Amino acid sequence: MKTLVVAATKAELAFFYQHYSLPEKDFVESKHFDVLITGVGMVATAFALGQNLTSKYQLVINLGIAGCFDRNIELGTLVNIKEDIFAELGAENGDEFLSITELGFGENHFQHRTKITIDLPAVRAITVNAVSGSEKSIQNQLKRFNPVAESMEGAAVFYACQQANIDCIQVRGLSNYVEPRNKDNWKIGLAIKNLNDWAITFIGEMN
Ligand SMILES: O=C(O)c1cccc(C(=O)CC[C@H]2O[C@@H](n3cnc4c(=O)[nH]cnc43)[C@H](O)[C@@H]2O)c1
Repeated sequence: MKTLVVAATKAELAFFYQHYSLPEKDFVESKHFDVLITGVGMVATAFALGQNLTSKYQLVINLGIAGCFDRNIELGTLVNIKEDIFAELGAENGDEFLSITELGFGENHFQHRTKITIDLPAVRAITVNAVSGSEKSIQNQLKRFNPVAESMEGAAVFYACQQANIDCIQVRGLSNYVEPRNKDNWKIGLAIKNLNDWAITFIGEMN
């Protein structure tokens, strides 16, 4: 049984590819693990997992950078996403938002599935199509979900793993605070380095 490592972009796994001398492809097979680069966003992620997630995998590890809602957490910090929510899935009703669950069409909350203890802060995240970048939408997300992190793929990975009945974890390096967009403030390099160091150790200890 194998592990599937999933990320949106190859850049987010740059040191991992280097460490294991992996070929620069979007789907890489190796002895103990495979790597799948899905593309950014939940649609690309769901499609790629729909094509590649099979019962030969016993664990999916979703890795990537993420935005952070909590200014008390330093950028570069790694978090273990234990719960992830499709924040935009539902219907607006004037100023009110009705989730897909409230509409009676399904679930918007998904959980990690694992018995492995991960020695990182366990937090709640939301998954969005559009990065939250106005005070209004940031306050709205905080009020509705009180999340610590925001990505564009996490809940889609949890959803696919629930559907396929495969264990999954999600670890994210916090690269930026969720704020009106200013990429000069992002610490992408630091978040990716910390994330890759963690992933290399984690995979090394598993095998
Ligand atoms: O500009 C770069 O050097 C660079 C290198 C690697 C990755 C990126 C990305 O922009 C990756 C997009 C990826 O990041 C997640 N992300 C990061 N911050 C946020 C956020 O504030 N809100 C939502 N998602 C965020 C997201 O999962 C994207 O897939 C750039």
